[in-house]
Amino acid sequence: MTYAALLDQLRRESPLVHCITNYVAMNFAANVLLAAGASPAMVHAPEEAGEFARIAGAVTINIGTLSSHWLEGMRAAAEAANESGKPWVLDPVAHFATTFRSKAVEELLALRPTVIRGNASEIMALAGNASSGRGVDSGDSVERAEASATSLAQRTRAVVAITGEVDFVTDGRDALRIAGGSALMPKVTAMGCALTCLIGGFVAVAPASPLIATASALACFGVAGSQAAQQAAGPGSFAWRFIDALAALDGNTLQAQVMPA
Ligand SMILES: Nc1ncnc2c1ncn2[C@@H]1O[C@H](COP(=O)(O)OP(=O)(O)OP(=O)(O)O)[C@@H](O)[C@H]1O
Ligand SMILES: Cc1ncsc1CCO
Ligand SMILES: [Mg+2]
Repeated sequence: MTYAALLDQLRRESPLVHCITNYVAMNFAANVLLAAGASPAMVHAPEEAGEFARIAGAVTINIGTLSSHWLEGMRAAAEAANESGKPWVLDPVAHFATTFRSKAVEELLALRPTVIRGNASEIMALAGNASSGRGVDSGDSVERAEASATSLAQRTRAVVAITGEVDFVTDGRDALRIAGGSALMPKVTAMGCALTCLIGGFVAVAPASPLIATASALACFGVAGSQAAQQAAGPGSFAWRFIDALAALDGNTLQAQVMPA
């Protein structure tokens, strides 16, 4: 299965991706999924999140703007995904910052996510190691967090992705690095959150290959990010150029971004 074939499949099948993401990311993430070829739905109410998860191809859960009410919706969606055999992706935004967040993430981890995606500080803290994260931004390098990702993947049996200058993804045994992107990406809010939603799109079409599916989403961001940066005057024009680049992405460019770690 090539990365190009997976992108083709995503565009052909346009999977319904049930996203529970934060208020900051909702609009951008939905546009990223549409540009890539998937069909996003932002649904978080506890009254309907479980029911919706059952009709989606995958669920993504991001705790960026958490409240008790939202957490109830997240629980319902993750449980329904598990019961109906759907993959789900966890984005533990700034989970180390408060007791409420860390307890919520502990609870969600117990529901066995298929993929966990975070920045280096988030993944180091999730593996129980010291990190220099402050709020939603990373204070650590991806390289420093790689061992944490491997131990977290082995403990949770999830695929774990760390994003940053060069991304790292592992299932606890095999590991890949994904190059590309741009230094403008951490200057645009919710880039990582949107990527988590796109991972949901890829695992929806390849639920049996979460490592390759996750690497495909990371490679899409790597290529579209490098292309958008070539013409961007700053973070504002980068953001819309990035959406355009994703929509025009040539699947044959993805393979060159990925190397074995
Ligand atoms: N310095 C960099 N150079 C190239 N690409 C980068 C750089 N920093 C981040 N990226 C890319 O930006 C995307 C988002 O990753 P990042 O680690 O910034 O997420 P995040 O911190 O969770 O973001 P957010 O919480 O704002 O959504 C990924 O595709 C990553 O590869
Ligand atoms: C800025 C911000 N605050 C909570 S979530 C979020 C989006 C980036 O993670
Ligand atoms: Mg983040």
